[in-house]
Amino acid sequence: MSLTMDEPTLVTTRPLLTARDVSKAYGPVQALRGVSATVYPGEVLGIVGESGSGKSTFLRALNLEETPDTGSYTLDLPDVQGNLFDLDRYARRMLCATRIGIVYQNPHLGLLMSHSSSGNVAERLLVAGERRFAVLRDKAQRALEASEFPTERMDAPPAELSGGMQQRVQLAKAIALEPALLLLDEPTTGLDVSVQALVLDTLKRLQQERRITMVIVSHDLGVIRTLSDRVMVMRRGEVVEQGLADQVFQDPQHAYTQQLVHAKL
Ligand SMILES: Nc1ncnc2c1ncn2[C@@H]1O[C@H](COP(=O)(O)OP(=O)(O)OP(=O)(O)O)[C@@H](O)[C@H]1O
Repeated sequence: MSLTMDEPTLVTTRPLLTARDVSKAYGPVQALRGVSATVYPGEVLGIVGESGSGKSTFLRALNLEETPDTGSYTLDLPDVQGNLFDLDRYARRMLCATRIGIVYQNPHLGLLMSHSSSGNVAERLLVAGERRFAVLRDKAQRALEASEFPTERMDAPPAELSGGMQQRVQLAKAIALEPALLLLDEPTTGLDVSVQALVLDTLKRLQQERRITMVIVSHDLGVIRTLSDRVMVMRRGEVVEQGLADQVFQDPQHAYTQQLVHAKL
């Protein structure tokens, strides 16, 4: 008997990322209320929700920039054990530098605006211990090429580049060490629609070619729909719905998701 394409396949792999019951308050504001998420290797999880729903706080927690009040976070990687929220500052920094890449909406958060673009990418490699100049330059160039950045501009500082190009430099920096997990926080918000489409194309191509595990946050359903395999809908710090992207968009169950989807149509 041969398997047909439509036959369901058993998920035998373990999740790469498991976050459980993550809560975080800023004074009286409860930004996250018991958020849990699971992401399998090679999968893209999209997190959508209105402004203030806690998306970015959750992503910052996954990037170990934020210590939640409660909850656990594990990555199924060799040499990485236990609840990552319990790691000390040094261990967090090393883990983020070598295993996790992030692209922020605001390039000032991810880049040194007056250093060269290639220098920004090389900095990530330096933190991971690479010291040979030729190797640094070569690897930086390859990461910039993979991000479809025009390499004749690799010596230009991000301050002199367009918003779309700055996001490509952030992306090159994030993927330079082939991270196990790529986090994207509103990576195309604020860009012109045509530039946004080009950056999304690059992200999609990279994901398809390299099967990078990604978590992407956006308030834009179109962006989430373009990239995600699974979707998590957040409202007021809680997950109100999650499921396969097609399912959630075609047949939203929660009234809030229905409102979001219909507002977009
Ligand atoms: N550093 C902080 N200090 C105080 N309050 C914060 C901080 N970061 C986030 N908040 C609050 O936590 C809540 C969730 O914010 P968060 O930025 O995670 O939401 P979001 O869904 O990403 O929205 P946006 O797209 O507007 O950033 C908001 O009420 C926000 O004001």
